[in-house]
Amino acid sequence: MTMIEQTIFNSIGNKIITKDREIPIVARMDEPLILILDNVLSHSECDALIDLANNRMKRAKIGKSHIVSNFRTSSNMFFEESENEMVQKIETRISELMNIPISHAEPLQILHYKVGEQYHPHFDYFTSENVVNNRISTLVMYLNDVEKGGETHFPSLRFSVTPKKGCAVYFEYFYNDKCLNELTLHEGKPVEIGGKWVATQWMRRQRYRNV
Ligand SMILES: O=C(O)CCC(=O)C(=O)O
Ligand SMILES: [Fe+2]
Repeated sequence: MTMIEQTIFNSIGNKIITKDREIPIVARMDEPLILILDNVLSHSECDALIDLANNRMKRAKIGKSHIVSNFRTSSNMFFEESENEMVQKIETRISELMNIPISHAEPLQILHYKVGEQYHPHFDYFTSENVVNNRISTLVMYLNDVEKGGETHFPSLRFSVTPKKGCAVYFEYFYNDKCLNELTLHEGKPVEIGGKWVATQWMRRQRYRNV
């Protein structure tokens, strides 16, 4: 008999009901658990997040020398923790959805990809030894529709998610079986037409915020 490992995400039925929203599960893959979720953000929340982030975007820089890297060619920014009422409301919803206390949440990140920009294959967890308080789960929320390209692709699973405004992909990588975690390798494929905006929430194993 095959054993199914315990997951962080814990919901029965075809939707997740949070305090302020009903979130349908559109598709699901087990082991590693990957969920495609509809209606995580309203269209007006998507637009407002883009507006708030727009003049705070910085080209991705990696490492101590702050060399602009080709690994991730998009721009990004982080909101302050619960920086306004809307961000706070979204963070609360995400924490309910991901079944992890908000105190374990990293700041909400916004990423913007222009045509040709991409995020090469990576793990969201840190792979160096002796990492304390590693990441355990991810929610990538799509803030707009992308005309062509920009899929979130899981190369080891040969699985792609097409960005759709208000929808999200959830995955977790806190399995005892290291191979399952490694299957969550993913990338943001190059945007071919249009632009792509996403909001990413990473959760930590232990408390991360001072709240
Ligand atoms: O842009 C995407 O589709 C993926 C983003 C991502 O992998 C991340 O923010 O960690
Ligand atoms: Fe990622």
